[in-house]
Amino acid sequence: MTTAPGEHANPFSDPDLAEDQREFVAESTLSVGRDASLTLGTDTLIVLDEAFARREPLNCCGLFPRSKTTRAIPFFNILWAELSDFELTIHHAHPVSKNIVRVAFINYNIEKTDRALAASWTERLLDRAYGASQRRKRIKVLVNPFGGKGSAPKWYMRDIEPIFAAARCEIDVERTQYNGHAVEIAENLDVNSWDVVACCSGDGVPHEVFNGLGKKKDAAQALADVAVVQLPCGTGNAMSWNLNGTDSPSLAALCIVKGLKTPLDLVSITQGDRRTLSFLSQSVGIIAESDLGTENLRWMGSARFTFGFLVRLVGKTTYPCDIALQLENDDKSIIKAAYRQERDSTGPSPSSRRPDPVHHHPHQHSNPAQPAPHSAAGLPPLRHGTINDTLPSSPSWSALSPYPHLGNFYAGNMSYMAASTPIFPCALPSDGCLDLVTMDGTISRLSALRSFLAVETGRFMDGENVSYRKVAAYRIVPRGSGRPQAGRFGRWMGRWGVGGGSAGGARQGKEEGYISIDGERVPFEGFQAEVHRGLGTVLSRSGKVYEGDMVH
Ligand SMILES: Nc1ncnc2c1ncn2[C@@H]1O[C@H](COP(=O)(O)OP(=O)(O)OP(=O)(O)O)[C@@H](O)[C@H]1O
Repeated sequence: MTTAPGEHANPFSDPDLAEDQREFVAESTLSVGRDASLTLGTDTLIVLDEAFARREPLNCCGLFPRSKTTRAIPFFNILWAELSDFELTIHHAHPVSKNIVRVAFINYNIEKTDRALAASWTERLLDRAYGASQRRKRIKVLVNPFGGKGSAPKWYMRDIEPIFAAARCEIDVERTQYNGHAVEIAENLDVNSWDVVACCSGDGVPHEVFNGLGKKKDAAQALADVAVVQLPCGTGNAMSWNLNGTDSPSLAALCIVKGLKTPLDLVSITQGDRRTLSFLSQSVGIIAESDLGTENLRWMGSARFTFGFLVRLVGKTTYPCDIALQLENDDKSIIKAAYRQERDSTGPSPSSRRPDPVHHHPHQHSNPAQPAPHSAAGLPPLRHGTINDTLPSSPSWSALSPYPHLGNFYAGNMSYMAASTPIFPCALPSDGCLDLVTMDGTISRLSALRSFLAVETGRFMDGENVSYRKVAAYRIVPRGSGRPQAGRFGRWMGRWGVGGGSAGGARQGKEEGYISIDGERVPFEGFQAEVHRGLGTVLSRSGKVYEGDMVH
């Protein structure tokens, strides 16, 4: 580089770089009319517009002063941008309160001479707005008419559909007519016609959709091709909390529009001669009872679960069982380290991480749930047999061991089980493992209560009385009649009809315990669970971890 005499060469300025920057600014900014411009910023679209600032006082000429207004619209909120003959229209999700977004738009005339420029700029905007997320998703919507105490259809029309429409999604809406209807709809779904099945419901309908897809002849392919998502319209909206970080229908709709395809472990549950798929959780003991065994306390609303839980906790209720595990890790600090590594990684895009036979996760000693190759037809074969087979003799399985004082058996595939309830903070969508929490029912009431209170902070797993393990498969068989054993207080509470164990006669004529699979009650008898790594597909914000990270 030569410098003319008298010129001050700036040793830090690189003319090539300056030229690059000029080009970058020219490419990022689109002038729209004389007084406005649209600029692609780092994470936002910057709208600079000259407008009459009507709130300002009139100037000395009796006119409103002209001033520039600047707005930043996050790319995440941009739903669509379209250039017609002479007009550019950008639809976006505009926050009207902390938990509600509504469709809004801006539009500008484009000079004929600027049209080519505007076309390439619009494409760049859509690139930034969608990133790796698929545009114009084809969404089969299932609305549970009873979801949200009957409000789901209204919420769909008001909060969700306008967002899908503005994002140019292809939509077909169907109401579920009866229990199990979503299983049939999913089983008969033409998977080539839809990218997403969106359930305006609680967690029950997505459970049915996974199972319906699982009944197809080409189940594994269908489960890989179609993403199952929840638009939170039920009482239990755990799926949306984990994947969208919200239970707001309009925010969740935006998250679905922008969601990244993410493989999700699914769990085969064999019980009796049935095989079902679980996507969320399995529980035996205090959680299942507190959830399912407190129907008589519905008048309490959401406090019902907490109350039922505390009664059993104070009552020191135990649920004697025999348990065998295919254990992957039982060291909490290693489990946390592996979680952090996955969270902080900048690995390949999620869709390229669908399981293959050579993929290993760092926290697994061995190769746990040997990734099942997607068989051409039906679900992957069971590697460990069913509950009716003899227990696998592989050294990776522990023997069926007695847990005479079991108070809580809770296996989770996702982190949050409800709002502010990250029971399984280290759960990962497709690590091939369930996170398993077990607690004795005989621990002191104070430490049990401390554990309970630590849930919201994510520190529950740290409690010394809480066992937190990664397992790839397990078998659990309730002992004897399955009647929970209540302590003295539990028996006393039982007499008042608020649970705490059957010994006091709380459940006359129905001496059964509770087992919950994804929040649905199943018979109180032994079952076996086996994880299929990344068998299912969901849409998530991050593409790799659940929302509401609580691991420090
Ligand atoms: N039209 C219908 N009539 C009766 N049951 C239905 C209908 N549509 C769906 N269901 C059933 O409702 C159940 C609950 O589903 P959903 O996922 O909406 O909510 P949930 O959070 O599990 O429960 P809640 O009803 O308390 O919100 C599912 O088992 C589903 O089969």
